[in-house]
Amino acid sequence: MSTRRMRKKPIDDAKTYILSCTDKDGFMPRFIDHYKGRGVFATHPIEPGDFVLEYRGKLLTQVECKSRKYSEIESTFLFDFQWQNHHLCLDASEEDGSLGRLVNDNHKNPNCVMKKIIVDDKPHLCLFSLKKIEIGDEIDYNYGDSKWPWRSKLKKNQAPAAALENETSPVPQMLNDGPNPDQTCTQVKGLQTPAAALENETSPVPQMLNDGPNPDQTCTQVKGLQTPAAALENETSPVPQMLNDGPNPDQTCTQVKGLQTPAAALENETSPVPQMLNDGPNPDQTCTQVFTVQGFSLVDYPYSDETDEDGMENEPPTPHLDVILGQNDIGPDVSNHLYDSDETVVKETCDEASPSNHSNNQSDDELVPPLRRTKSIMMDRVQDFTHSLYDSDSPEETTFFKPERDSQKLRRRSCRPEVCPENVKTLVA
Ligand SMILES: C[S@@+](CC[C@H](N)C(=O)[O-])C[C@H]1O[C@@H](n2cnc3c(N)ncnc32)[C@H](O)[C@@H]1O
Repeated sequence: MSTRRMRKKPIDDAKTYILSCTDKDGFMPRFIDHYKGRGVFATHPIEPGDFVLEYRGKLLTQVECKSRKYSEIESTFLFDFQWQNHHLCLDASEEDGSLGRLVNDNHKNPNCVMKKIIVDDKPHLCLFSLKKIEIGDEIDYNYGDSKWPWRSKLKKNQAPAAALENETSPVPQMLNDGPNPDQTCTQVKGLQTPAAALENETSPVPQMLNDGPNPDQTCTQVKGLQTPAAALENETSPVPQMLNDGPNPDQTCTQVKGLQTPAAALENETSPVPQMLNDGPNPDQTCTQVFTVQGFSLVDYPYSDETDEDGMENEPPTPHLDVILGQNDIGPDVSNHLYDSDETVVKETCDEASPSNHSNNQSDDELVPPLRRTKSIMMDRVQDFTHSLYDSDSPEETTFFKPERDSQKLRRRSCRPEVCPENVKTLVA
């Protein structure tokens, strides 16, 4: 009799973490260099198709994004995507300790793909592995816009850090030695991001960043470290007092509304926006992920970590990862077996009623990214696992996820109080 343990379905795995607003074990943040900033590394092996991390943040409409000002750095943590013909934005600009927001871009050979997962009538962006990921590997995915500055051509005087990144593994030594509970526990928050370079290449950098990676710093639950934006805005306070505060679930899952990003303004000011998103808290917004910009790479993006082998500067913007799934430049095409739709719908099983009521009716055309050149991560097209989902390496254990489309008219709400604000309105009339 087989003693092999049944593997949890990735979609169920994702759902578990989405609902708990927590990150999965097996990953750790790590400062890589001053250009790339932090990254997320695997401390446990990851199988192809596995759920990896959610990109949690505040789910906003473009109108809301427009009403909020972001620094250059903050704007790099804004993740634009479409859902039900609405242009939405996941604002992960807050250093909330979540890991998904720290996952870096790899447009050539990413090991993960971002997928849109619908849980309890709310869209969530989750990373799933495209291939086997070993301990020490950096988690990455294709941001989708080929015009990201760090993809630009390297200069002759490439910075040492960037050069090192190109030639050697960015994986910290500790990762090569295997998982360390002390290291996996934490997340460095608020470190400066490369985007700062866009604002001011000579902007001050937190001392800790200039000193290079420090395991103690990286593996300590640190919050509120000054970001490049913060440095620029307030040079007299390099380290916020909150720095030593521990993780605060409330912050991670706290809802913030009214944010607005430059990207949103650029995208489509007249795009339809779910009413509920404009008018108040939305369960969907509560536990979504924000793309906070790190400040390390205060960078001179010409010192990119990626060479311009493919003439990126002269290429038109590439579609987001989801659009190019199936192409050869993203590694083994595991995706074809995993992703065959735009959304994965997971209905929450709690018995509370949801205020949202909608159907998933996005067409492929509607998911084509606008290919804007902004600092926001754009995910206008994200796939899902609607039709089939890898679940096990054993045929008899393989299951298929079937979205409960028939039950989407049910009005449910999350079990989590924080995502069930009373003033939530119906997303789709
Ligand atoms: C969502 S954040 C990712 C986490 C970020 N590295 C940090 O330390 O906060 C996106 C920012 O990370 C940096 N970044 C992401 N991928 C990169 C890459 N491949 N090379 C250099 N910088 C990258 C850029 O500054 C980008 O604006």
